[in-house]
Amino acid sequence: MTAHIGQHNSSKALNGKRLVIKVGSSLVTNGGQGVHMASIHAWASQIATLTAQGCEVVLVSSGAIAEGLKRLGWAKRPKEINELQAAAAVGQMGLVHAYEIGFAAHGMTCAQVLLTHADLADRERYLNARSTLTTLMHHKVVPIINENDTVVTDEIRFGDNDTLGALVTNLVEADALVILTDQVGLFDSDPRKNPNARFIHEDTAGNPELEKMAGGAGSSVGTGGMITKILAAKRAARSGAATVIASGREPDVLVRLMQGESVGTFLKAPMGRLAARKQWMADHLKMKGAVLLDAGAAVALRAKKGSLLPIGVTGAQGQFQRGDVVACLSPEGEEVARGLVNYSAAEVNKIAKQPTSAIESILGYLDEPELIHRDNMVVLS
Ligand SMILES: Nc1ncnc2c1ncn2[C@@H]1O[C@H](COP(=O)(O)OP(=O)(O)O)[C@@H](O)[C@H]1O
Ligand SMILES: N[C@@H](CCC(=O)OP(=O)(O)O)C(=O)O
Repeated sequence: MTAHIGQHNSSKALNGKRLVIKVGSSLVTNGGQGVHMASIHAWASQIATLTAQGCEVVLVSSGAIAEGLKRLGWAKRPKEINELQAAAAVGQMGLVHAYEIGFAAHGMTCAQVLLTHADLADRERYLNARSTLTTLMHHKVVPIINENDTVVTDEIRFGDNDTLGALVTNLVEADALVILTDQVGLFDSDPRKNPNARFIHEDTAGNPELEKMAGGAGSSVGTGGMITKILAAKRAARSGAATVIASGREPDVLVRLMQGESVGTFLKAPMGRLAARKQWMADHLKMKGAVLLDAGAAVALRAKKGSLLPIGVTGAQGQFQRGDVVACLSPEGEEVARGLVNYSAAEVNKIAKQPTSAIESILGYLDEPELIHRDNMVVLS
């Protein structure tokens, strides 16, 4: 199925099938009381419905620290990072146990994925994480992501899972990021402090006015508050994804959203997926070299006919590693496309002109069947 988020306003409609859903600590642990099984069952049931309709879902779940504090009997959240890390290690067990039971009850399998900022900053690890997540989704397994709290130190912590949700949205190029929290959405000021706060139904991600409206966390359990959600929406929009901020307690919130109902705050992305991806590649990634296309591959890439395979390449130029951005040059030397390459320059020279089936026997291993996957490529001419 192609789902519709924001269909209530046809000019703002978003057609999508890949979703990243983030659930906050306060929701998951019912304000710090411990994993809230009823909520987990409700989300698992909705995600099972969406999956049956053809959607792909990644769940980013907070709550490890809050659940760990509960299990350890610590009434007060400690300040020391090692204590928080210990609590997270204890609580993460409770989270995955609950998700395992919740998803199994709806006939689904889930998987635990713990990530750090460094995993996504390093291009090779970025590609590996991406390929693991897409493989899980392909098998209809729901990845349950959290920050790897036990290994990160203060400086490299995402600090909040809203940011992690946005980075994962960019990573898997999701159509939308849905942030479920303990409020019905974004207000023009913190509704806990201002009873007259006005609800924001819709706006554009990245609008600086939104950042002025958002305050910090409202509970002792959550960490980021609304500001990290607004910034996450801005970040998610960089890969063209819209963001919805809604209440995780709203009955059938995910299913209703995907049917196009207006629930929560809808923050549309100012740029479409392709334009956003082109800009990201142009702005953020320095080209390290090139792969040389044969005439047939140049025609196929221009026609946007899939991924670049080794058989269409005559060799490599420059020094590059797996995960670097390279130009794809036509036999006339024109840049046809650029993308994140799955093999180093030395490897490309070995597997050039060969069928995919020969990669393993030539290199002794097979990282990916494609040289550049079409999802990691932008066609320029
Ligand atoms: N402008 C705003 N609109 C809505 N909520 C806001 C706003 N500013 C601050 N908040 C607070 O942000 C809280 C949600 O963030 P947080 O506690 O970090 O939750 P989560 O655990 O879901 O990430 C709300 O409970 C609310 O008190
Ligand atoms: N990794 C931490 C996430 C903390 C966090 O970002 O919480 P929240 O603001 O509720 O999304 C945990 O699981 O406790």
